[in-house]
Amino acid sequence: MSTDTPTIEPVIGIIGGSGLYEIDGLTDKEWRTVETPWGAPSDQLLFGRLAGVRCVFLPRHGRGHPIPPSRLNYRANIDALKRSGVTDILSLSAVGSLKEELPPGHFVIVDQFIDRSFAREKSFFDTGCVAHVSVADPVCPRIGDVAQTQGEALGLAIVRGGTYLVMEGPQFSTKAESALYRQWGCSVIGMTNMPEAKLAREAEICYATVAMVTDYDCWHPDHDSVTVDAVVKVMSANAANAKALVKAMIPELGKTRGLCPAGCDRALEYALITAPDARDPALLEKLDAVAGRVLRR
Ligand SMILES: CSC[C@H]1O[C@H](OP(=O)(O)O)[C@H](O)[C@@H]1O
Ligand SMILES: Nc1ncnc2[nH]cnc12
Repeated sequence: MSTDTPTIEPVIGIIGGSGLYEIDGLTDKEWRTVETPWGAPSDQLLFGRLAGVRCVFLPRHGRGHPIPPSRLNYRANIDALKRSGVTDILSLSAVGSLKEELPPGHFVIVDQFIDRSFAREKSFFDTGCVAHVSVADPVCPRIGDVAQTQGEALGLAIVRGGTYLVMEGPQFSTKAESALYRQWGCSVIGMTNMPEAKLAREAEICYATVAMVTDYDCWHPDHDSVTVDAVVKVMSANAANAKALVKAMIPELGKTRGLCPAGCDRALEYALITAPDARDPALLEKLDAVAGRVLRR
């Protein structure tokens, strides 16, 4: 058996959220349709290079934003990125702030989630192939390090750490809900990062979120309750900063490396519990891109 450390040439996936429908500086661009056994992803994927690094961009809600959070095909999105060779996902999201000290315009490198979504498919695994991955630490600290270093170098108002409350939506929260999430100690609120982060972990892709604060949700006595108009206005004003951050992060994330020290890329190593002879061949076929590494051996 070889004991060599694998050498990885990273391919960077960028999932662009509300107000971030393109990335700057991409060359050799090509929109491609990627089919998956889970159905269609949100849109075609934009393949290209930035500073020589292979990148794949996916607009989370599709170009023109036709798909609401509850109807996103999260499994298809992550599977499509995996079968496109993506090793690292940078997720960008507009969020409401649940803390006074995180005003609109701030960036938060999220490190925890509370998943209150309920109307979504949350796993690639199912009857016929059961797996339980750990999401105790749901994001990749290596990507967080790069976001922090590059964000600070750009002079952005960027904060390391924070809990993102995932609500189902599409309506924004009531004041009672917003107050409850504040009591829980959450930092920001949005509608999309779960099950996205859980599925990336099942697919053994390193994943981290940079959340861009657009509003104070509806709890702040001195600020109006969130509206789409307010979110779009703040995102437009901050889009150049977000794009500059992505552009600065990609050359760093794209450097040749070994396995992820946090183990995101080996999340399935001890996660499967269904005996080989009890596995459903049809499900195994669907799992080939995301779990083939452990299922084929
Ligand atoms: C347009 S406001 C609500 C919308 O914005 C966020 O989307 P994303 O995470 O894709 O930036 C939020 O989660 C909602 O989907
Ligand atoms: N206040 C908020 N609640 C949920 N999703 C959001 N996206 C941006 N702001 C939001």
